[in-house]
Amino acid sequence: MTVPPLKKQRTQPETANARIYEATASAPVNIAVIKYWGKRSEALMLPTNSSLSLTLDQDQLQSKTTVRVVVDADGKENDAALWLNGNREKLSGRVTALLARMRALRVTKEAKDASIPRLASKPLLIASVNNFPTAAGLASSASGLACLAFAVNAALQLELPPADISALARLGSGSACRSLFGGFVAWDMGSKPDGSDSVARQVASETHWPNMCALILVASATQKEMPSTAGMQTTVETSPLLQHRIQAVVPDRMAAIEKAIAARDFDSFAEITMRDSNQFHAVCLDTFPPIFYLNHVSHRVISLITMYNQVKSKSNGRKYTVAYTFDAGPNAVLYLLKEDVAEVLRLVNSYFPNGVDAASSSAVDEYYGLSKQFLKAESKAVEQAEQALEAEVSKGVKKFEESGGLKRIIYTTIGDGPRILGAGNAGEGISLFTEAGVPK
Ligand SMILES: Nc1ncnc2c1ncn2[C@@H]1O[C@H](COP(=O)(O)OP(=O)(O)OP(=O)(O)O)[C@@H](O)[C@H]1O
Ligand SMILES: C[C@@](O)(CCOP(=O)(O)OP(=O)(O)O)CC(=O)O
Repeated sequence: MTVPPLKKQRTQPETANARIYEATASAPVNIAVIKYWGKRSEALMLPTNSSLSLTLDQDQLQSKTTVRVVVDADGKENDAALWLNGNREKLSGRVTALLARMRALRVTKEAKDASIPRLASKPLLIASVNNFPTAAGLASSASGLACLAFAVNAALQLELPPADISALARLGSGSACRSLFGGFVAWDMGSKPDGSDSVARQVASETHWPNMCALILVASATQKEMPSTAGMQTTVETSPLLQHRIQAVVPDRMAAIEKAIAARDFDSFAEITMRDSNQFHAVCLDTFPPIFYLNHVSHRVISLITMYNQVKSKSNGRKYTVAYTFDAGPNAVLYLLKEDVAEVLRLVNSYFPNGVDAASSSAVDEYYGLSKQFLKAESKAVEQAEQALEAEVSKGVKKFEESGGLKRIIYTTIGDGPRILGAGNAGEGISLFTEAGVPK
């Protein structure tokens, strides 16, 4: 790495407006309801099927990234350094390719306009933090790579529209292309060999379905054994079920779920979501050798939600009250409507003893986060109704024996796309670097 010695960095602005050389951005996580799993081109990062996700509120889960252009040093073409959660990381081939593409766009811009600063060949310092577990099946690569592309666009002053940044983010991680938009987002697989029609688009904004929200039941926050990239490649090579999914299942599901979202039809949305999660994990099992992302806690969550939906439908007349979906890990993401969160949370609590209620208030805060607001005492009538419901549910599903099956619960709503938090002078305010270029 030939990033220049940090102490030589200029502390005075090179121009009257030094803001141009650094940008800090935040970007949201997205959790798919129609899963992307498989590439038809690894070089161009093109998927074997379309997918659709919900963007989660970045005030809860986010990646935050500062990109600094070191203006007073000349670097080699690909000179860059990355710190992730405070640790220096080797740049992956994909991130290197992404940065090279973005620098090439700056080269073109500079060639057309002699008056703009020469930034294209300057080294880049990048610091990023995730406020949730990294590489644990909670879509950190999606928010992380979307945030990187968004911040580089600002730091290099490329002024690209979100759709173009999305296509660049895709080069870093496929699912990242969906995190460039808020609300409900489709990634159309496209059919052109050059990938120009494989693009993400907003299906509905974050305000479209205001009471839609998510409860994430964290069953494990440790790094998964089989990364998505390697896992899906083996699936493409070995699973006959994947071919059926690609050809006969996903196209209809994409159309149906877009319709369900447009009509705010939760029953259809929920059934498609659960079926697609099930099929994604079936495809993992059909991979040879098989890939297991769900564990015994995940299975128990599926049984609990299935039973709850059945019992609840007798009183509320809806086929489904909660939809579960699982990414490449054991953590459940439950999509549900706000008015149902309190009851579902108490049910989850009674099935998964957590041992924290009696403990210190900081342990309670850590376990429940924002979902704590739903735990307030209810009237006697509500309590009795919930007890009756729990008794019914317990006929079909056993309680989890040990405490600690779930590590944490995250409550969040649907949110907007990436934001620029600041483009200030080196080291100031929101920046993840000190003035001397050391990650804070
Ligand atoms: N903030 C970030 N900035 C840059 N790269 C990041 C960031 N966060 C995560 N990554 C990259 O993404 C990798 C994790 O991706 P991976 O697909 O294995 O897990 P995940 O995204 O958490 O889970 P999944 O995509 O299956 O839901 C990290 O090892 C790192 O290389
Ligand atoms: C299960 C998933 O979360 C898989 C995400 O895979 P990644 O986007 O992490 O994979 P790469 O493109 O190889 O970086 C489903 C989804 O988000 O659609």
